[in-house]
Amino acid sequence: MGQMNPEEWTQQALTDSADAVWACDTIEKANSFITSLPTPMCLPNYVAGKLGLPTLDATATFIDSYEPKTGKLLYRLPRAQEKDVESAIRHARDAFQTWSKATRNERSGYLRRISELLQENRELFAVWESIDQGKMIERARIEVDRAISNFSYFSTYIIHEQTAARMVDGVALTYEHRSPAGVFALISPWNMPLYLLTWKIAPCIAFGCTAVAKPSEITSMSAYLLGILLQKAELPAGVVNIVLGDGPTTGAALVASPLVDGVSFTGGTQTGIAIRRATAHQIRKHLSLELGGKNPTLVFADSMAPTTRERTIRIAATAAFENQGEICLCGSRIYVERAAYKEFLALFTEYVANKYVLRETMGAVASAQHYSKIRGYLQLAADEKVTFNLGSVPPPVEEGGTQGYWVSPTILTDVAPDSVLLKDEIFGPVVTVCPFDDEADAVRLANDSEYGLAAVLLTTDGARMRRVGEQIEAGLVWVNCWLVRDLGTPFGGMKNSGTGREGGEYSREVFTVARTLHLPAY
Ligand SMILES: NC(=O)C1=CN([C@@H]2O[C@H](COP(=O)(O)OP(=O)(O)OC[C@H]3O[C@@H](n4cnc5c(N)ncnc54)[C@H](O)[C@@H]3O)[C@@H](O)[C@H]2O)C=CC1
Ligand SMILES: O=C(O)/C=C/C=C(\O)C(=O)O
Repeated sequence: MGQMNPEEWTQQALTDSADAVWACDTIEKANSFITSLPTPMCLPNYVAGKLGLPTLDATATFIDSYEPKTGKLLYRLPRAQEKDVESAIRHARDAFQTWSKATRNERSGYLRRISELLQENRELFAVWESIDQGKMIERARIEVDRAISNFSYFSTYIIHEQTAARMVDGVALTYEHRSPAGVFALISPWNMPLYLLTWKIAPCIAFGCTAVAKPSEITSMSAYLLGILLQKAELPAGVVNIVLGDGPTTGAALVASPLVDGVSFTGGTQTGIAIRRATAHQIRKHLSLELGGKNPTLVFADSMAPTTRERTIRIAATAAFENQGEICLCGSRIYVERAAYKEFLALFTEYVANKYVLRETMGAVASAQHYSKIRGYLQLAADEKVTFNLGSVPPPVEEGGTQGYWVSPTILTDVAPDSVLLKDEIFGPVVTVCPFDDEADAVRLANDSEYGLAAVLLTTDGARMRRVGEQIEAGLVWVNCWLVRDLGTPFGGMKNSGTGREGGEYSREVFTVARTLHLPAY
């Protein structure tokens, strides 16, 4: 090392830590690696095919990221500044010149290779995702599988997609021609870090665009691992660049850049509004915003018949508590037909108490800040004299403490109709259960929200499934199921839950521009 200049040394250290991190394919190995470090590791950016720290001048600052299950400092990340973001965007622009002209077979081949490499390293990604986000390892494995599908799905989609040509009045042959829209800012949240990051990266590069991605500062580990994997896949330099940092500095610089042609964002509604504002004058910029939800689950009395009761309870509970309730699609407002209300509440509470046990089947919430947000709502529930059928107000915690961020599954009843507990997205393991009188009342309550992302409908009445399902103001309605996904169907929300849809041809809409050609027959 003595011969190296500081820059080379930094690169060497990053390569060493990449090798060491890549070797941790069990929780035990990862924990022993973390405790062996004299100082927390610092995650690098991935720009132009290289892992490296941004310019470390006097303005450089770092962000600390904590392990949710223990509260301990896990790693640091550099807060990429405007000049670092600009440099990544320029690399993405350069790469666009050739990537946008690559054949679909060439692009498809890279996506396939990435999905294969993810498959080979499934456990490694699941281990680090579980440590970094707080989720249980079983849940992390499901999410890595979905990341694999994101790449494999779009690798075949682009091979099979067809564009129809048609004759207009026998005079002109008309067809739609699609071109990649350019360089995209891909901004993802902390609840399903790899799953949602790859849900953006895969279609973006499949359709011939290039990317500057920014994962959440709370969970950047899997994005770092993905950078290493993209190197191993030999994806051409600059096609995907990953910059680390927070929203106000790094995210804002990325979104606002005039050299960025589109933004695909998943996260909170307030951030979505900030992104809309920041880009309002850039009409040409494609915006796809997938935002928050306060999703209703409607339980009709017929679904509580002896033959379907168990399924009804299980689906309502899974929709509420999967991933600690940290999924924008979680059903956090349950409404039950009055005739079945008491029975549902008793069975549901018993099921949740047995099924969701902290540290065994339910993980920690993602950060101290998020813990405090959830705690604030539970304190409010206590102040409003709401009934805690399960759970209680958790004690305060601080970053860097030794407790971790554990919130027990919480079931609230007797909530006043105008309470913010029924309006705000809490995004944690907290659900309200309220009665409804009839179908019209159920629809009214379900739609009484600024959000319109998802809904669950539990009924055995086939006519009602459609009658009610088609009246619900939500982009996704699941009937007697939850989180069933077909990656070709439109995914996104109504009202304040977002703008645009992604998935299959809907992703093509986001990442390409259309021109219509008319070729007259003379
Ligand atoms: N999947 C979802 O629907 C999610 C919803 N949320 C909701 O939002 C609430 C707030 O959580 P946050 O961590 O603050 O979410 P957030 O919306 O601020 O974070 C999502 C991503 O946006 C980035 N970001 C933040 N401000 C930005 C800006 N001005 N320009 C560009 N990028 C920016 C963040 O760095 C992160 O990568 C949560 O409590 C939850 O209710 C949060 C995360 C995911
Ligand atoms: O695409 C899915 O299957 C799930 C997406 C979940 C989110 O977008 C979210 O929680 O933000």
